[in-house]
Amino acid sequence: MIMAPHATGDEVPHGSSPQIGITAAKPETFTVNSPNVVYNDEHVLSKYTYRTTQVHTTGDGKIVATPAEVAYEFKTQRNVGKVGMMLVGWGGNNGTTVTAGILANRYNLTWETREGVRAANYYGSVVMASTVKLGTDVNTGREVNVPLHSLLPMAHPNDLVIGGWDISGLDLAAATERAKVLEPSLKSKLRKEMSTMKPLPSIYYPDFIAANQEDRADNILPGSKACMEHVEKIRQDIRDFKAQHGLDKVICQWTANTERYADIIPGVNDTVANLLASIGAGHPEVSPSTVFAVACVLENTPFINGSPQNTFVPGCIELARQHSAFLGGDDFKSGQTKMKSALVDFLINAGIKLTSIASYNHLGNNDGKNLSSHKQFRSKEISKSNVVDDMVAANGILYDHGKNEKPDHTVVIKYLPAVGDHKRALDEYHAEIFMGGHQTISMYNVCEDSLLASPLIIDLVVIAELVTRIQWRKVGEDDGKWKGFHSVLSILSYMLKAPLTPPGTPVVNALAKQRSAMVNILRACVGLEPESDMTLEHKLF
Ligand SMILES: NC(=O)c1ccc[n+]([C@@H]2O[C@H](COP(=O)([O-])OP(=O)(O)OC[C@H]3O[C@@H](n4cnc5c(N)ncnc54)[C@H](O)[C@@H]3O)[C@@H](O)[C@H]2O)c1
Ligand SMILES: O=P([O-])([O-])O[C@@H]1[C@@H](O)[C@H](O)[C@@H](O)[C@H](O)[C@@H]1O
Repeated sequence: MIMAPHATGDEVPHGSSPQIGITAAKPETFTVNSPNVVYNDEHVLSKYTYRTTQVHTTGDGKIVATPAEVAYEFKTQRNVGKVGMMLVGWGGNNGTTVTAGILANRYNLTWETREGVRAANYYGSVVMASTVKLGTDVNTGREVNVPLHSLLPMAHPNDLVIGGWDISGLDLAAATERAKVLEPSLKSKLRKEMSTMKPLPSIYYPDFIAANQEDRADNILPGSKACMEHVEKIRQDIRDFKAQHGLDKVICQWTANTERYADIIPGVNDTVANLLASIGAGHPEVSPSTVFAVACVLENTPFINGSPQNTFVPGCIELARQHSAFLGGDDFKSGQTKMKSALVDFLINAGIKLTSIASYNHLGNNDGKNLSSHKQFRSKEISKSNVVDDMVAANGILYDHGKNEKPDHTVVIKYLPAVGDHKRALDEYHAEIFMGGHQTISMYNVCEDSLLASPLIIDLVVIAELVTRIQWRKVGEDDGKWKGFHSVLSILSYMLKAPLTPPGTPVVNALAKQRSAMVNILRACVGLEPESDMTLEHKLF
C-alpha cells in the first residue's frame, strides 16, 4: 500500500499532495478455519447455509412455523483497488466536513482547541469505529471483538480520492470557512490543500430547492431543466475524474440540498423509456438528483441519496436493474432520527405502549435555511416520520392494527441561524405503562449535524464499494452463474432514515436490526453464522 506521508500532527507536509494509497489485498485481521471458507489470491470464497423460519396460517387460524434453509456460496474480490468518492453538494457543510475529516486522518493531524489538543479520528463511523463480536476465546471463554472493517477487505477512507460538484463555486477551503463546522486551528492546517479543490459546475433547476439558495448558484451548467446533455456531461465528469486519478471505481453520493418531491406521473417517470424520454424532452418534473442518478446508472457508478427527496422514481430503479447498477438511499440517519429508531425499538420491544412522539428541532446551517421552505421541509418530514412504522407493525398487542392504531407523531424543523450547524433536537416520548401508568421521556440532544453525517458518508461509500466486489449463487442452482446484490442496496439501511428497499420488500427501520443485517451478511461472506448472543456455553454446563 502506498500511503501518504504521515505528518506528525504539525503542518501538512509541504507540497505533499501524496499519491493516495491503494488498499491492496491486506492480510486479514482474522482467518476463518472452516471447510466452508477458502482464501485465494483473488477471492474469499464461502459456503453459507441461510436458516430462516417460514410461517403460514392454516384455515382454522392456527399459525405453523417451519424451519427453512438455503445453501449459498459467496465470492468476495479481495483487492479493493483505487476508489474515488464524488459528492454532489461537495461545497456544503457535509461535503466540506467529510473532506476535511478524511484529510486530517490521512495526515494524522492534531490541532489546538479550548479543551486541549484534539487528534483526527473516525468516531461515528460504524465501519471504522465500531466492533463486532467474532466469537468466544477458547481459553478464557471471553468475547473476542474485532473491528467491523476487518470482516472483509474494505476501502480505507484515508485512501479515498474525493471530488464532486456544487452549484456554488467556492473552493473547498472557502466553503469550509462558510460552513463554520471545524476549528480554525484545524482549518488552517488544511487550507492550502483544500483551496486547490474546486467543485465541478452542476445542474441547477430552481424549482426543486428553496428560492433562498439562488444566491449560491454561481457555478452552474447552462439549462434550468433536465436534458440529455446534462446526463452526458455528468457521465463525462465521472469518466474524467476516474482517468485523472487512475481510479478503479467511483462511488457517487448526493449530499446537496433537499429537493421537493417529484410527482410520479405515468408516462413521465414511471418507466425507463418514459423517464429517458422525459429527460430528453426537458420535462420540468425531472429533478437534478434524478438526472445525477440516471447518469451514474449509465456510468455503472453506485449512487447514494443522502437527502430525503424521492430521487429514485420508478423509471430510475428499473434502469438500475437493467444495468445491474447500484442505488442507495434515502436521507442520512445522523442524529434525532437515529436516536428515535433505537429508543422506539427499545420501548415497544419492552412492551411499553408508546402513544406519542413530538420531535422538534432547530438549526441554523444552510440545510436548515433550505428546509425553511415548505416543499423541502415536507420531504424531510416524510423521512423523519415513517421511521417507527415497522416497529409499531410488529406489535399487535400494544397496537390494534385493525384500527391502524399507532403513536401520534409530529415533526417540527425551524431555521434559527444563530445556532449554525449545532442542531438542537428536543423530543418527548409519551407512553402508557403497567396498570394505567404513564412514562414520559424528554430528550435534549445537540446533534452536530455535519460531524454526525460525515462519518455516515464514509460508511455508505465503504459498504457500497464492498458490495460491488461481492457475488453470490445458490448451491446446486442449474446455471451456477455468480450474481450481484439487487440494485437497490437495502444493506445500507443502518445509515439512512428512509431506507430504499427492492420494490415489494419490507422496510426495516429498527436500528439494531439494521446493524445486525449488515454485519451478518458480511459474516456470511466469510462463512460465519450470525451472532445469536445465546452464549449457551455459559448457560448450559
Ligand atoms: N446531519 C446532517 O447534516 C444531515 C442528515 C441527514 C440528511 N442531510 C441532508 O444532506 C444534505 C446536505 O446537508 P448539508 O448540511 O451539507 O447542506 P448544505 O446546504 O450545507 O450543502 C448542500 C450543498 O449542495 C449544493 N447544491 C444544491 N443543489 C445542488 C445541485 N443541484 N448540484 C450540486 N450542488 C448542489 C449547495 O450549494 C450546498 O453547497 C441536505 O439535503 C440535508 O438535508 C443532512
Ligand atoms: O438525522 P436527523 O437528526 O433525524 O435529521 C436532521 C434534521 O433534524 C435536520 O433538521 C436536518 O437539517 C438534517 O438534514 C437531518 O435530516
